[in-house]
Amino acid sequence: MTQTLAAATMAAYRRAAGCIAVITLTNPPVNTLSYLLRESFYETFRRANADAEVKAIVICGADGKFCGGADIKEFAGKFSGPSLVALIDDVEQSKKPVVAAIEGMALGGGLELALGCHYRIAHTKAQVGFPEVTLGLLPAAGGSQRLPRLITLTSALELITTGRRISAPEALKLGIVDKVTDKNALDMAIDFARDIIGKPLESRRLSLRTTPCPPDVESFLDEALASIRKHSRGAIAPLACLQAVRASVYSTFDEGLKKEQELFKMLLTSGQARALQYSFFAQRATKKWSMPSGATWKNTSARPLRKAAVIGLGTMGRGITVALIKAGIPVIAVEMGLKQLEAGKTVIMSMLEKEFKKKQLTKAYREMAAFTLDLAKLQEVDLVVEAVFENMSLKKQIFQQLSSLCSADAILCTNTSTLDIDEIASVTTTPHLVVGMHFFAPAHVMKLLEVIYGPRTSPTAVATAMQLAQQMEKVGVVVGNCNGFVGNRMFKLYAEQAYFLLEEGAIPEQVDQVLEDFGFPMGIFKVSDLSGLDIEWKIRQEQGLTGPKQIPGGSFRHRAGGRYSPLLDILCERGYLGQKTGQGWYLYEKPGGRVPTFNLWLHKFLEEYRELHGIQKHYVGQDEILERCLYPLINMGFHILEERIAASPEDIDIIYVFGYSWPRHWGGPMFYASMVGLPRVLDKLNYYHEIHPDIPTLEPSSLLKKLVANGSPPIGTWGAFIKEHNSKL
Ligand SMILES: CC/C=C\C=C\CC(=O)SCCNC(=O)CCNC(=O)[C@H](O)C(C)(C)COP(=O)(O)OP(=O)(O)OC[C@H]1O[C@@H](n2cnc3c(N)ncnc32)[C@H](O)[C@@H]1OP(=O)(O)O
Repeated sequence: MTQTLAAATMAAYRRAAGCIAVITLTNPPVNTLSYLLRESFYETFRRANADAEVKAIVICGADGKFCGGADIKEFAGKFSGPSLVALIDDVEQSKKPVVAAIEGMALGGGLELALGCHYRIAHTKAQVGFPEVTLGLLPAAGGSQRLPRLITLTSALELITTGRRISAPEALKLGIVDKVTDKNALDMAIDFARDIIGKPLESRRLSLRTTPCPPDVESFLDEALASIRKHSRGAIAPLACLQAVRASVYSTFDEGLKKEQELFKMLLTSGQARALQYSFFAQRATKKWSMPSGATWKNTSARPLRKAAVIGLGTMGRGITVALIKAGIPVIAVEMGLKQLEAGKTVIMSMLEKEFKKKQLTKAYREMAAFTLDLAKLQEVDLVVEAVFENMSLKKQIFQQLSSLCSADAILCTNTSTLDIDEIASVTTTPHLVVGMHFFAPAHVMKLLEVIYGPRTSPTAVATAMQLAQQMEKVGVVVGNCNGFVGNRMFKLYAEQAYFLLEEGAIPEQVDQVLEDFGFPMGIFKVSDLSGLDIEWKIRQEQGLTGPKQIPGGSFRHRAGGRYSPLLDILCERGYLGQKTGQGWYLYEKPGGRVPTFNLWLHKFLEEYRELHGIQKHYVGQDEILERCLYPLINMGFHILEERIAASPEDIDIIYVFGYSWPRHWGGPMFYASMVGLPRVLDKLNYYHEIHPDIPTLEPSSLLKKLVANGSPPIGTWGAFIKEHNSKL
């Protein structure tokens, strides 16, 4: 294996047009600048430079991809081989003109190499960028010093601190590339190289330039710092990127390089860089799904999808329709009543119109939606997504109808966030074709799709749902069937603890502040107000926790075998549903208002509530808020792993990063637990459980205890501590 890799990884050398040396970066699949490639490039470049017959050099990438940057896997080990900084310096100092022929992508170290070249020719479909910041790093092979010397400081700063990838035409506008072609970029680069032989190169060496600055550069940089602080949600890499770019303004190139290295080393050893790089690979690992039956992404084919249907045109159904159409799949959108159909149609068409403008989609996209009240029209579709209310009997009624109306091999999906997929499948004649697709609102924007299999779901149905996720540019994660699946089952405990904290003495502002300082874009109470408190209220009613269908037994503050907080129910009963009614956990200037302010009524109400129920108020500090909200959620993650509802901690983490805005620089809840240290999570859970024995979800899971007893092994090895089988899946 090593030999095959070694043979495939090289900077291949050939001659073109007599005097042009062509060096092809070859390291499949994306030509990363791994140790082997750097070694080979070092030799090959020297050879080209030394050959008197070679008058110019062109660097390109094999298989239509210039270069995906440094090999991220190498960041975890010790660096060896020639440094990229030195290689790029060799390129820039070469007396022969060097031209980069960029096809596919030039990212990170790949773009840094291209910036070391004297000219850059790109294919029109190529992308360039510095995604290092998204990996917790900065461009550290001179990129943070060369880019600001090449383009405006504003653009360089924006690209380096956000990691935004740009198209070749935009790169041309900014001045990053010299030419864009829709023909073969390599052929064009060879012709170009021939034309510039003998021309002076000094002005093309970026390290010799100074950074062009706006008039009041100091205030510009101060404002940039304030803005990055505000938007980075606690991530340190964007701030380090700014410092590096700042050095390009105030220091010589060599001093700037030193600063860049210093900052890079600091970032590389940070937990945030480890978390972000873990997240990069975790995201890709979700594509490699498996089921307990042994079916996997490798041995299962997806069905082709020519046409789909969406049933129910509420908020979710509308978003799903738009997401499908954006993915190029025509949709028949169905509602039960004319009024709802018309309302749904109006909103969907206007959403498509916006998408059409934003993404410059063709007009045909708007003609891909058909609207009907007639379920019989669904005969012709390959896949149906049901998106009606979260109500089991309604969903069963629809699936029964679908079973007789749709073709026998149509995939039947339910967009549910909590309900039992198998119970829904049980009313159909094709339970193997029933699969859960849990979209997140707004469904045409949010990246996550939980794909849920029941015990009778076929691998083909899962493969088709995963294929569809990819087609919609979403991150699909395959999970088993249980109440709330992975995301909501864990989230329930996070929310529950927040309510308990209010009962015990905290206020919403305090809880939200701690969660926002941790890196969530919004605290739990702001999120609850935004989505509407009645959403959770309805779920509680459906689960028999409150309302007319409340299961007998329990008491006001104890239900379903544990402590229960009725605070949310009380607010809903009074009509305080959040932003839409102008009052919830916070007060808003009017119904539909967006700016949360102090809610005096709630504060008085909480005092009275505590007094009425004899709750001893205590000071709730920041640590307690964070630990009480996060650790029970993490604990449930361990239960979920143990039950094999999620195949790996990576799957859970990706669900949280993409569906619940978990700060990516903390990796996800399971990675965060491994960073905090499993013994600490275990101790704290034990501690809080001792104080609150009536909250059973604080009791540490046996997997967590087992991992700690085994010395807290690295997250990648947790699978070895989980028993293989779960008879319910
Ligand atoms: C002193 C230090 C000097 C220099 C420092 C430089 C810093 C850097 O360069 S950091 C790296 C910057 N580059 C990136 O962040 C690019 C990351 N990759 C991507 O964005 C995408 O993979 C892509 C290149 C746009 C290709 O996308 P796609 O075609 O969709 O394929 P994927 O499924 O994403 O990837 C295929 C396969 O390749 C692996 N991979 C991709 N990039 C890297 C990488 N830079 N390092 C290591 N591995 C990489 C990816 O994990 C996939 O692997 P599988 O095993 O097939 O899942």
